[in-house]
Amino acid sequence: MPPAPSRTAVEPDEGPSGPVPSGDGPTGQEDVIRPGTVVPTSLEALVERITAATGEAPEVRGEVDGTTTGATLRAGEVRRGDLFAALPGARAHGADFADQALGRGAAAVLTDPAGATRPAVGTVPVLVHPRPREALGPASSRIYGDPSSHLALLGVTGTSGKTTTVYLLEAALAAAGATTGLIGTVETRMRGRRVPSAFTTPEAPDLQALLAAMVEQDVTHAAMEVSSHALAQDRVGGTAYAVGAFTNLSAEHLDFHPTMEDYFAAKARLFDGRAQRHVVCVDDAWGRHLAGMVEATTVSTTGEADWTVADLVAHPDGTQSFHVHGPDGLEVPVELALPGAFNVANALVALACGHAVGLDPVRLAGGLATVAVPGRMQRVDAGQPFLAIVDYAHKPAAVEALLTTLRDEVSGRVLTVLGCGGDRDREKRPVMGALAAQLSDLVWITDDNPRTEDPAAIRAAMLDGAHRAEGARAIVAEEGDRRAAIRAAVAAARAGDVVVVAGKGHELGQKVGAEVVPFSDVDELMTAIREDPA
Ligand SMILES: CC(=O)N[C@H]1[C@@H](OP(=O)(O)OP(=O)(O)OC[C@H]2O[C@@H](n3ccc(=O)[nH]c3=O)[C@H](O)[C@@H]2O)O[C@H](CO)[C@@H](O)[C@@H]1O[C@H](C)C(=O)N[C@@H](C)C(=O)N[C@H](CCC(=O)O)C(=O)O
Ligand SMILES: Nc1ncnc2c1ncn2[C@@H]1O[C@H](COP(=O)(O)OP(=O)(O)OP(=O)(O)O)[C@@H](O)[C@H]1O
Ligand SMILES: N[C@H](CCC[C@H](N)C(=O)O)C(=O)O
Ligand SMILES: [Mg+2]
Repeated sequence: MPPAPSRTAVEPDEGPSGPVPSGDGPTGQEDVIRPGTVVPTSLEALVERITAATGEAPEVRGEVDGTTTGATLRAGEVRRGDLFAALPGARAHGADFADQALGRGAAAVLTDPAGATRPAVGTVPVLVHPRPREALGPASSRIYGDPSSHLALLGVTGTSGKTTTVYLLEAALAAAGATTGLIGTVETRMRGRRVPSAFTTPEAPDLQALLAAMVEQDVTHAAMEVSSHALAQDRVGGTAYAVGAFTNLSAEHLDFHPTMEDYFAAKARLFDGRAQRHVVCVDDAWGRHLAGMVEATTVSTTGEADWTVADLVAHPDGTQSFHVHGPDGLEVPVELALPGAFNVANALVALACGHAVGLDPVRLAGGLATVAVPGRMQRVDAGQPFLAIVDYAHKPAAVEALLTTLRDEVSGRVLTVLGCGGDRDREKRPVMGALAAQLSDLVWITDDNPRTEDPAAIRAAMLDGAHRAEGARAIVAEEGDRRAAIRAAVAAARAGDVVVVAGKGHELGQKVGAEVVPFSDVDELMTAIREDPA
């Protein structure tokens, strides 16, 4: 029998314009991860769960004696018996697609009062809730048998380092004897299988389906990234965490969050009681603020905390050795295959998370020595006499951390290829341009994913920042064609330099308008080096 179509494998990233997975897998090889088994759930049980979780009973229109056998918020993916969550959005109202959902056999609709007025909606039972996104998480969890209560789920939030930390955590947990799962920007992994992700944190029904699949696969511990979008949009409602962890906070997504305080408040929702334990990196002021608000185990690479680092040695091959000092006099030697102080912080968070669920720190640390994270500080090596790196830095703090680390690592020059994505935070563009100009010797400002924006205007904003930057040292060139920019950087590289291609990391496509053009920074860099090894 062919495998059932997996609704977790493909999701629309850019909404109505079509499916555009944003987190293509690192290798291109895709497996099928079937959604976990649903527990047929009566509408009465859903009403009860939603009421308990949100403090507000949904108004039921129509018969309440139906049963749901699944849930989705995408009308085009409804299967017979599903609860269709018709959600209000920035671009559409899900209720506008109710005809399609009901035509595909939706058993009931969850929507808001505005959605309930759409004529098509009223032909099946309707649960009307003022905050249907808040209701959808608990409902989905109920439909999938509350999977997060059957494994230890460790959630990592923060502006930077989530993906890296969950990979480190996955490896550490496995080394300490756990059977692991992972959900994040790049992919979902369980039991040696992987599917590329469309979101960093899946929508609630997809998340619960994945967690249920993990439970069925006897996964004991799962590490997942929890984005601020997910927290703000209640994608993780109804999900119980054994541990919630915070890496750091810096300017990003200010198109979605009106202020830094609002952005922090979204991240802080992971620490509102849904996690049994908390791990907080207090290297930045936001982390210290959070640690003052909630009971937390703290980690720091620079100051006092429950978990700290000593005897750090950064090796020329990009690996690092250090000792971790933990609670109760714990001292653990660590070998880390990733460079940079920021990755030491990520490793500390991972170790403290594993320890928080009762695993042995020495065994946990044993898992860190070989972890490579797709598109994060990824070395591209074709025997060339200079270092070549692909990295996912696409926000100011990441660009700063990346270029500062590389500057320390090489004796030669820093050659940077960088762009900014379209339809995303515009404020970060001049800042990223300025940082590149300040911390590099040569910079090529190029295109990232322009999406629906004019790429020349995005480059202009970055160039403006680069030209105004105080103390800028770099020669800055504009080359919109990313392939040409990578080739130009490789052609300019001399022995001892580093060429860094930043912003797209593991991504396998470039989003231009509604199209996705196949593009891999790793492949392009490798090809350019092979053709011109210096
Ligand atoms: C800002 C944001 O996250 N928006 C997400 C949100 O959009 P929205 O609520 O405005 O919904 P909408 O597109 O107006 O559609 C309304 C409703 O109609 C439904 N619909 C819509 C069209 C259709 O044909 N059929 C259909 O049923 C949709 O499923 C939705 O429920 O819900 C939609 C449905 O799931 C998502 O596609 C959309 O993701 C957008 C495209 C996106 O790019 N999100 C990114 C920024 C994101 O979520 N990123 C974070 C983290 C980033 C990071 O880590 O840096 C992530 O977790 O991935
Ligand atoms: N702890 C950290 N502090 C600052 N910068 C970091 C840290 N960890 C990683 N980075 C930088 O940020 C980039 C993104 O890292 P990573 O993918 O691990 O973070 P993320 O939080 O998952 O990001 P995203 O939200 O974009 O998925 C890396 O490629 C690196 O340049
Ligand atoms: N999860 C991030 C990815 C950004 C990746 C970068 N390459 C871009 O397109 O801006 C976002 O949706 O903002
Ligand atoms: Mg990520």
